[in-house]
Amino acid sequence: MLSARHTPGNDCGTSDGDHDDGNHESASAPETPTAVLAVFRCAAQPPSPQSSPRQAKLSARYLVRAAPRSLHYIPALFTPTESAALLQKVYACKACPPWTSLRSRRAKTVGAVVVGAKYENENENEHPAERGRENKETTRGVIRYPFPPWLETVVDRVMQTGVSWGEQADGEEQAVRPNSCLVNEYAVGQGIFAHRDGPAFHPLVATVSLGGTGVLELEKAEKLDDDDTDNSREPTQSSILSPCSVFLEPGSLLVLSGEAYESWTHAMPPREEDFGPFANAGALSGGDHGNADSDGVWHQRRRRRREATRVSLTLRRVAGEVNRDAAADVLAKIKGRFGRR
Ligand SMILES: O=C(O)CCC(=O)C(=O)O
Ligand SMILES: [Fe+2]
Repeated sequence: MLSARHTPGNDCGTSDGDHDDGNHESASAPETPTAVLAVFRCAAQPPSPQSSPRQAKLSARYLVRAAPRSLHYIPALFTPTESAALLQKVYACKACPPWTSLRSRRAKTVGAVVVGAKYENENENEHPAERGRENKETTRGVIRYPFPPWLETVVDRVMQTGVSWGEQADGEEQAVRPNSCLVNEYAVGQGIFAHRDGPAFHPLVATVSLGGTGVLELEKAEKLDDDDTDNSREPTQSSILSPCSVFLEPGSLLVLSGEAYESWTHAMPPREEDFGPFANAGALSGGDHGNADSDGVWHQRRRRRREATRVSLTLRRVAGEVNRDAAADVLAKIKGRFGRR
C-alpha cells in the first residue's frame, strides 16, 4: 500500500470530477471488501492562497503555451497497441467497481474512494445551472483500495514523464504516486459539465485518454473563492484569459496543475463533432488524428468528428486522517452489499 502523506492543500475536501454523481459512495465499492486498507477523515482545506499554485514538474516542451498555466499535453505516451490493450483491461477488470451511469457518461473510481460525501451539485440534472461551480462537499472519509496491477503499469509510464503527486513531508524530491483513478466512459456525443476538481485532488490531476478523441474546454472560473479576489495576491500566472480548447488524442496524457487546476473550469461538451482552434494543435501526434497537411501546416479550425467511445483514466491523489467511525460505517455498508467474504 502506498503511504498516506498529508501534504498542505492536498486534503480531501472538494471533489469535482466524480462529485457530481455520488459515484463514490454507492457504486464505487470494489467487489472485494478485503481490499479495504484504511479509512481516513478528510479535513476539507482549500489550497493556501499565499502559496503560488504548484506546477507540474514536466519538461517545458509539453507545456501548452496557449492554455492557462500549467497545462501539459504529452502526445502518444501509449502506442495504439498499448491503448487498445489498456481498454481491454478497463472493461475486463474484476477488481474494479461497476460503472455508475450518469447523465452524459459512465464513471467508476478505482483505488482510493472518497465516501460519505455530500456535494452541492450532486444532482447532475441541475446542469447547466451548476456550470463552473466548485463543489463544497462534506466529505467524511476515504477508503483506500489498491490499484489493480495493470493500472500500476499505467502509473509507472505516466510518472516517467516527471509528474508527481506532491512532495514528501521531509521536503525530499521524490516521486509520489497517485492512489485514485476516475475512469470515465463517453459514448460519441457525451461529455462532462464544466467543473474544477477542487481541493480533494489538489494540486494536480493527470488524464490518460483511450479509444476515441475528445476535447476539453477550459474557461476561467467566474465565481472564484474569496481568496482569489485578494488584491495582495501575486499577479495571475496565466498566459491567457480567454477560453480555450485542448484536443485529446488516444494514448495521450493531459496534466492540469497550477492555475489551470485551481482557477479554470474544464468541460467536455456533449457533442459529436469538435472544432478548433485547439491550444495544443502544434503538439498533436498526427496519424489518424493529425491536423497537419503535407507541408506541415496546422489546420487549427478543422472539424473533428468523434468516431469512437472515449475512455479516460484520471489519476489523482487523495489524503486524509484516519476516521474510525467512517470506517465502521463504510465496512457495514460494504458487508451489507456484498455479504461476508
Ligand atoms: O475525461 C476527461 O478527460 C476529463 C475528466 C474530468 O474532468 C474529471 O473526471 O474530473
Ligand atoms: Fe475534472
